[in-house]
Amino acid sequence: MAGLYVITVSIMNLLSTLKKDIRVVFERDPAAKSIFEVLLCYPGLHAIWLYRLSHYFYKKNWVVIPRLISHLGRFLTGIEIHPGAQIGPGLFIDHGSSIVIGETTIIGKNVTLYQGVTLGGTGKEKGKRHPTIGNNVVVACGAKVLGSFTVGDHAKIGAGSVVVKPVPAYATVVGIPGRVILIKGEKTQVEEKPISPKMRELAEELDVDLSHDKLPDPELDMIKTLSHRISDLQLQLEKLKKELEDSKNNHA
Ligand SMILES: CC(C)(COP(=O)(O)OP(=O)(O)OC[C@H]1O[C@@H](n2cnc3c(N)ncnc32)[C@H](O)[C@@H]1OP(=O)(O)O)[C@@H](O)C(=O)NCCC(=O)NCCS
Ligand SMILES: CC(=O)OC[C@H](N)C(=O)O
Repeated sequence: MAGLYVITVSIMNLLSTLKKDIRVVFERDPAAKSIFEVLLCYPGLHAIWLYRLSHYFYKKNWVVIPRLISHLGRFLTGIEIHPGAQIGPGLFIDHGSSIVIGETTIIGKNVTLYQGVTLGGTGKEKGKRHPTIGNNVVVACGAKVLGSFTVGDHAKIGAGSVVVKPVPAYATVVGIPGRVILIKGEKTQVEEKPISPKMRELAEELDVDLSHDKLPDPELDMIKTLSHRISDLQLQLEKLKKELEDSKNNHA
């Protein structure tokens, strides 16, 4: 009797989780129109369901079966979620291809991930080496969050950014490396990008302004500087040519 009760409760819990997984698609994707469409055409949903199965076996200390399920999920959806990752309720993965979620990642409640996101390690850490993502975080398309730090609740990680440091709650982070530009929608003082002494020396020699308060474009800056330098050298050359001609004329 007790066994039947446990099974009934487990099935009810599972159904309620699956219902929530479907509900968040409608809540967060304006493109979602019908339940059949969502069930059939949302690889994020399929990947999360396969992850739940793989995580169940992972927790029982099985090794190959959970990895095989994860591998199947990756094959079908382009989304690789390690069975060991810990994922809270309400995760929404939109579009889904090229997503990797590492083994020691922890994801809070109501997180949204877009295509091309990596929640990965730096390759330099062992043990807990993947990020901890807080509640209600959005990680936009192509963003890479690398390392065992925490991304605070309600943070937004901008498209294409590479985040390698902890992110405070309510922060918006953009760029490479990722920098906090907003907290609760208010602009923050942008921290100066660390510049190596060698780079600073070279910049001083070439008269490059390194005090950018926006995302820097070092290649463009260097091209501009070199082009100024070439113009300077051309002028000097012209001057020397003229001096040489003058001195020739004087001697003649
Ligand atoms: C991260 C994001 C959610 C920012 O939201 P937000 O907190 O409301 O911030 P804002 O949109 O007000 O942008 C703030 C500033 O950052 C800049 N910015 C925003 N996203 C950026 C990014 N990915 N890279 C560089 N700069 C970015 C904005 O131009 C703006 O600059 P400004 O202050 O000079 O005008 C959003 O810009 C983003 O990246 N969305 C992509 C979502 C996605 O993945 N869509 C794909 C669906 S297929
Ligand atoms: C491509 C894209 O912007 O996707 C985001 C969301 N699915 C939408 O349709 O708005």
